[in-house]
Amino acid sequence: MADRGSSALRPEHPIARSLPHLVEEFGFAHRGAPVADVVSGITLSSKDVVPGDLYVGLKGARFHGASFAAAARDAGAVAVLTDDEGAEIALDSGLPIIVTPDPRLALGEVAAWIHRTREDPPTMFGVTGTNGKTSVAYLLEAILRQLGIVAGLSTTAERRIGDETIVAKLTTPEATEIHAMLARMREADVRSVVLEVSAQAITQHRVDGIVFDVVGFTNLSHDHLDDYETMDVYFAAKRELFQPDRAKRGVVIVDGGWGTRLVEESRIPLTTIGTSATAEGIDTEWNLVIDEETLDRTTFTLRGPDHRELTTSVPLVGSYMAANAALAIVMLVESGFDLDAIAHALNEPYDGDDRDLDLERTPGIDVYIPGRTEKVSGDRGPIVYIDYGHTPDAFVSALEALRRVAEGRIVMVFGADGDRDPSKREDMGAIAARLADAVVVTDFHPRYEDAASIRRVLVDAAKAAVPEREVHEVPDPRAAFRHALTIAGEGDVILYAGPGHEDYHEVAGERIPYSARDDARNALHEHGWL
Ligand SMILES: CC(=O)N[C@H]1[C@@H](OP(=O)(O)OP(=O)(O)OC[C@H]2O[C@@H](n3ccc(=O)[nH]c3=O)[C@H](O)[C@@H]2O)O[C@H](CO)[C@@H](O)[C@@H]1O[C@H](C)C(=O)N[C@@H](C)C(=O)N[C@H](CCC(=O)O)C(=O)O
Ligand SMILES: Nc1ncnc2c1ncn2[C@@H]1O[C@H](COP(=O)(O)OP(=O)(O)OP(=O)(O)O)[C@@H](O)[C@H]1O
Repeated sequence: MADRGSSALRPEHPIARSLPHLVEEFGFAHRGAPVADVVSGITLSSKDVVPGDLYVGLKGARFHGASFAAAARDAGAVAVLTDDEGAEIALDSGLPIIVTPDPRLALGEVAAWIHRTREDPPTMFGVTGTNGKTSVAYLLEAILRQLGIVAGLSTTAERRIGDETIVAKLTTPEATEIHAMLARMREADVRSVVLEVSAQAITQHRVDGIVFDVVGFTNLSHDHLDDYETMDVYFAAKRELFQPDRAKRGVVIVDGGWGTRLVEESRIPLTTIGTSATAEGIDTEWNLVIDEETLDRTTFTLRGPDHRELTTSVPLVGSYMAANAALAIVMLVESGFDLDAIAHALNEPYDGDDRDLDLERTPGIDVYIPGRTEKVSGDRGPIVYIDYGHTPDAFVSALEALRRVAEGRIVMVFGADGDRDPSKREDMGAIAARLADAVVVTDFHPRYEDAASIRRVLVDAAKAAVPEREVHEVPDPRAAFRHALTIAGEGDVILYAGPGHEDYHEVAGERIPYSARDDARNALHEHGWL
């Protein structure tokens, strides 16, 4: 797989457009040098400018982006788009300055215009919710592949077109990057695009300039209460995606709580899914029944209107992964795919992209989701999962799922993010103590916070919730995982929640290389278990 580092995906053959035409089209004011050039790209960071770009100088939390106008000019920017304050700052750069009171509000539409992404757009899928977005996005892409369709993918873990991939910085890219990525995807003849949409992305107008064909909602639970004052405000941010200016249709997993409220408050046509875990007693159009759960596969049946029915499986532990898969499948049905055609593609005896006949193949979705309850152990020793769960609700889902399939004890290794919503830490500690048999508290991206203080909250909460619980505190993540291996035996399960696919550990502004998946495999190897 080609890895182009962390630079954004851009079209390889951008088609330049007239800059004066852009100014006229959007009714922008302009200052400085005359606007008499063409524009072929748009970027928010002076560090990412390529020749021909319009550089957008946004006022940020730390800097006014306009102060980087000279750097953008040196990198080949043809003009600056900024606000009045930014225009004053950027004048010295000598570049034409295009002025609008709130450039962030204009960004999506301007990026869509420059990259012509409103013309003949692909089928656009958007996924939101607190937990499960990345998983649903990968599941959608996998099913589309099994249907013979190459999809573009944008998630927290990576952005991908076919087998070209880049590492993601944000869950949802800035609007400038999204439209460049869509233009690049069009060059690669991608006709379906799956985009993971965070609440912050909606609030910060990152998905402006897109009308999704189908949007999906997984769930809402405690997270990001540092960015949003209350759960109501957090919910309202997600709800925006389910309005006619942003999406044509939606699919919602209802739960009697936020999902149900979304159905009431959305103004687009919606389809609902109920799972036995979420929707007892609620009438839904689609219903999910779990047929079988094992340590590495979940089999389920999805029943819909007109007696439509599909039975298939996901190669992952957890009924919530079946719920994620159900959401992906119903989103595809809402986009026009026939349920029987999906069932056939998922369950037929063909293997891999070369479509070799394989009568031994287990029917189901062929998906690999990096770092989401990813099993890294082999046939011997403890069963080890590395997970990206970092919310109280994700802890509950993963631990309850593992309890249903584990024959031995469950040891949970985890920490909590520094500089991110501290109000969820006590719940995380308490849930781990209630649902696991032993817990090992370690460091997880302390950032600029005191790591020992974060651990103290988690340890205290765990001990307060279940005083007799075995609680260990091991600051270094490598040592913590090795400690877990000393208390877990053959047949026991270790759930290491937090790091997922990530390959760094963030301390005081520095990203120290660390992959929990690689390290866990090394540690299992040291024990002779791999
Ligand atoms: C807290 C927050 O939202 N920060 C966002 C904000 O950064 P900022 O205001 O600090 O920007 P700044 O450093 O003051 O710089 C101002 C401007 O100057 C530009 N600049 C800066 C330095 C330079 O050398 N050259 C240059 O051009 C910057 O690109 C920026 O446009 O503006 C930047 C782009 O303009 C964003 O990339 C950045 O998102 C940061 C990285 C972030 O972490 N955001 C989080 C809150 C977020 O969005 N998270 C969700 C996660 C949801 C989930 O999955 O759970 C997400 O979607 O990723
Ligand atoms: N449907 C679900 N319900 C509850 N928990 C889930 C669900 N799906 C996944 N999880 C848990 O949440 C973790 C994160 O999953 P995933 O990355 O798919 O969610 P996400 O919404 O993309 O998260 P983030 O916003 O942090 O990127 C998983 O590793 C798992 O522990």
